[in-house]
Amino acid sequence: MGQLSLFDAEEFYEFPKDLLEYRENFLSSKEADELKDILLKTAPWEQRTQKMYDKTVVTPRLTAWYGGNDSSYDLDGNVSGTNPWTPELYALKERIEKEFGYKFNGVLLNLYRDNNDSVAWHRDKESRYGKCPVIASISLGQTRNFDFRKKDHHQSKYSLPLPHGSLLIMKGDLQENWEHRIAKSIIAMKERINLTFRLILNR
Ligand SMILES: O=C(O)CCC(=O)C(=O)O
Ligand SMILES: [Fe+2]
Repeated sequence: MGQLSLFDAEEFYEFPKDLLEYRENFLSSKEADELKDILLKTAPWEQRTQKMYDKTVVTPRLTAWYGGNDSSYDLDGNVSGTNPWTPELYALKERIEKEFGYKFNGVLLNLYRDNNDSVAWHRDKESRYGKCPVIASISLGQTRNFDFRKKDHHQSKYSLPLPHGSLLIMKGDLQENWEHRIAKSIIAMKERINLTFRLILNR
């Protein structure tokens, strides 16, 4: 009999695929091109600051929040201005809602300007999202890898590339057990926009 070990290095958790829904060509390349151009030109992109322990650091990407009066987004403890829905974003929200049967009342936009922009390991887990939030994520522009790792077992990982026009829905208890990120890259990259449609619960 082999030695008993509390931490068996060979054991990995398989990523539970029922926590995701994925549609590679949700938007046609023409629709995705047009939306990317409009958003690059017209979204009120801001670079926010973020508290990291006792330091304040600049977020390595640009963001913008759109939504109805029933959603107010408070990013990193700063009350953020909510931009009213534009016709394009509202139409996209309705299209996702109709096709998949979920409800959203706001969308967070991230702009990764190049390979040095990123979002660090995190979970979208806050009381204003409710218990098992559904988040619909549309990617435009540069394909970047979306990485997952198990919160309490970092060796268990899963990664998928998110190309132009793709839709990924995160659901179930994903935000409870798995963290996600967009890593920086040493390879030069063009810009990527990501839209995450969310449902903010009224307090
Ligand atoms: O850019 C992405 O694909 C994900 C962004 C993200 O995780 C977030 O905004 O919470
Ligand atoms: Fe996230």
